[in-house]
Amino acid sequence: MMPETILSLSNAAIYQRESLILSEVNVEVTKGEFVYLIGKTGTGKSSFMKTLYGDIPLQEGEGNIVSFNLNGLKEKQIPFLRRKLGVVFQDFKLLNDRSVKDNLLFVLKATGWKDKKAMDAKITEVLTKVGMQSKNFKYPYQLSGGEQQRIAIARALLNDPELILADEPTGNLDPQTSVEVMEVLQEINKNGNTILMATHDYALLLKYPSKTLKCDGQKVFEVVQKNV
Ligand SMILES: Nc1ncnc2c1ncn2[C@@H]1O[C@H](COP(=O)(O)OP(=O)(O)OP(=O)(O)O)[C@@H](O)[C@H]1O
Repeated sequence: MMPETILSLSNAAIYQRESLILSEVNVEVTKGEFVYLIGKTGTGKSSFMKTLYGDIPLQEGEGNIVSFNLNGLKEKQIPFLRRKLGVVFQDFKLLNDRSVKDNLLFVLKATGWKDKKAMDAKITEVLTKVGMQSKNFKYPYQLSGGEQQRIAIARALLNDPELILADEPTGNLDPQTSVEVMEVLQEINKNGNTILMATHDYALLLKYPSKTLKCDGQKVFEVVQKNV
């Protein structure tokens, strides 16, 4: 059986307003892959990710992600697209005025969950996956950067996403903590989650080799590790 395609872009061009950032982009990600997106600062990694989660419209070429067509994606479809994606950012984006548990409850309620027992069970499940079940009642500011990122990963897992998009998830973390967060992402990938991770952390690439796409000269290439 052919592996299921989770993301495909063909002949895509990615713009920030009128400026062309990437062109002739041909990318395919299949179920279960762990894919890096690398490239020097300003080469378009974030623009690429934003296009995938509907923050930048795809104006040229074809794009499909988790069964959504990125061409002509309507504003009102975006929340439904994001529900099938787990997005993780460099700066965690947790709500500081509520506990870990309430951060996760907030997302579940916002995405239509109603059953209290089911919500509690889901929260326990995702916190266990990232090794943070005991930090349920902590506030984000009481946690280290690495712990906050693990909570953000747990949050990304709440709706069983078909694809996790992580944009520089270790960008604010020291090398040791980056490895700890990466271990969590590796574990989640081993359990079947597909992950696309933008990074400029070459140490992680060397330690955890995987399929790698590189933004360079307004193009996206697949690179073999020795040329990274
Ligand atoms: N909101 C915006 N409006 C116009 N141009 C933008 C905007 N955001 C980014 N750009 C430009 O798009 C190009 C690509 O930026 P992008 O943030 O995608 O790169 P990046 O590879 O993610 O960089 P970094 O590693 O620094 O995050 C840059 O030249 C940047 O100046």
